[in-house]
Amino acid sequence: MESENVDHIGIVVENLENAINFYQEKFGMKVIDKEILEDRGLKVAFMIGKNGETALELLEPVNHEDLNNTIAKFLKNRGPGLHHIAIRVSNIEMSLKDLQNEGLTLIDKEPRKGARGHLVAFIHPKSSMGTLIELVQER
Ligand SMILES: C[C@@H](C(=O)O)C(=O)SCCNC(=O)CCNC(=O)[C@H](O)C(C)(C)COP(=O)(O)OP(=O)(O)OC[C@H]1O[C@@H](n2cnc3c(N)ncnc32)[C@H](O)[C@@H]1OP(=O)(O)O
Repeated sequence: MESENVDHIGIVVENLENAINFYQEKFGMKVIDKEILEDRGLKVAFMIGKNGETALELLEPVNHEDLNNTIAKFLKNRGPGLHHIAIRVSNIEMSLKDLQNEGLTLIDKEPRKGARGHLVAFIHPKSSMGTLIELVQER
C-alpha cells in the first residue's frame, strides 16, 4: 500500500487545556481543531507547528473513571504519553484489504468516521511492531 504522510501523532493527556498550554508556550504550536467526540467519549485537540505537515492529536477521556473507554484505560494502566501514529492514505478501504492480506490484524474491519470528519481505522499494535497505527483518509 502507499502512504501520503504521517497525518498526526496521538498523545494521551491527563488534562487537555494544560496540555494545549504546554505545547503552545514551550513549543509555539497552535490549535487547528478542538472537538468533543461524543461517541468515543473523548476530548481532542489538533496542534501544528509553523509548517504544519504533521499534527499532534491530544486526547483526554471525558470520563477518566470509565475503563471501557480505551483512552481512560490507557491512562490508568500506562499514564500519559504517546498512544498512536496516524498514516494518511488516499484509499482507506484498499489499504485495509492490503494490510489484512499481509497478515496484519485489523481492529476496524471497516473505516468509520473519526475526528475532523475523516475516515479512520486502527491496526492492532500486536501485529504492527508494538505501535498502534491509525489509517486516515481525508474527506
Ligand atoms: C479520535 C479518534 C480519531 O483519531 O479520529 C480516535 O478514535 S482516537 C483513539 C481512541 N481509539 C482507539 O485507540 C481505538 C483503537 N484502540 C483499541 O481498540 C484498543 O486501545 C487496543 C489497541 C485494542 C487495546 O485495547 P485493550 O483493551 O486490548 O487494551 P489492554 O490495555 O488490555 O492492552 C492489551 C495489550 O495491548 C497493549 N496496548 C494497549 N494500548 C496500546 C497502545 N496504544 N500502543 C501500543 N500497545 C498498546 C497493552 O500494553 C497490552 O499489551 P500486553 O498484552 O503486552 O500487556
